[in-house]
Amino acid sequence: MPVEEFVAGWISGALGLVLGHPFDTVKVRLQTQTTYRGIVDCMVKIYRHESLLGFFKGMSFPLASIAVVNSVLFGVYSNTLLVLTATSHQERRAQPPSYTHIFLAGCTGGFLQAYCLAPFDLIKVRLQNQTEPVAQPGSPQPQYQGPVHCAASIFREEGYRGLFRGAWALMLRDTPTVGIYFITYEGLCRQYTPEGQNPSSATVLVAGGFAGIASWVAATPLDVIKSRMQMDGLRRRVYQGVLDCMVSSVRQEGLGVFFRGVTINSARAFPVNAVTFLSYEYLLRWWG
Ligand SMILES: CN(C)C(=N)NCCC[C@H](N)C(=O)O
Repeated sequence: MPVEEFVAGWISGALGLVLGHPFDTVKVRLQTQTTYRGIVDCMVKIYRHESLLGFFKGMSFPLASIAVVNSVLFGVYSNTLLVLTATSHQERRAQPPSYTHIFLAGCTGGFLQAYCLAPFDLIKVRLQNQTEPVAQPGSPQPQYQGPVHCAASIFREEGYRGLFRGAWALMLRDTPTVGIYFITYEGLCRQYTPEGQNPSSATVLVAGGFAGIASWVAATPLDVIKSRMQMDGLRRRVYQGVLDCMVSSVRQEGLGVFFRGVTINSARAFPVNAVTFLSYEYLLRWWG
């Protein structure tokens, strides 16, 4: 099993994460709180009330977990393709896999990385939703003092299973959309790269960016439900499950609720995934 895909997935994911976290914080707030009138209003209020640090709340755990999550994503994808097509990453330029195999390998990577991601994503969302100013003497103390305290509190109050709250919604979100992610990337790379050659940096950046947008537009409806399921149970349980959360959200807010945060998701997805794929491709070429 080639290890370099896992390491390349780790490094490229970390670069993308830091670039995209402020967008992600605004998205989570828009999806789970009703106090903001839109993206700009949310950004202004976060900056005024919580300073620049407010945009980076909840990033430390995803930064630690991205090593696992993105390396599982790219490592499982590449090695599933190796099993399905008996071709390594380098060989695939000369022997391109079918889109069916790409989609299946992407879904496999998406499902497994979602399972690894679930506890870290839950803690990220819980911390991102704390609107108290960053700890200043005399300011009101937020419920969670940090990622470790958040994990310990959830574990103490809800047990091990509490750390996987929203995990089913996360798996339903990521499994098909990561398939879309890789199909879009591979399709655009082939479209703009001469047969058998490596895509240029510009092609990788654009293909990676649009792969991010395509997959996040498709993922946004379940991304909203996932965030709400993760915030459920903070004080009292409101939803009986993913379906109940979907039905009650539509009943109260209309079908538009499923596209809450789609603009910011897309704005974030382009640069994050352009950087992720560019660093991933170059790391593998250096090691190839
Ligand atoms: C739509 N979804 C869930 C995905 N495309 N997931 C795959 C990679 C996501 C990337 N690390 C990012 O944070 O955008």
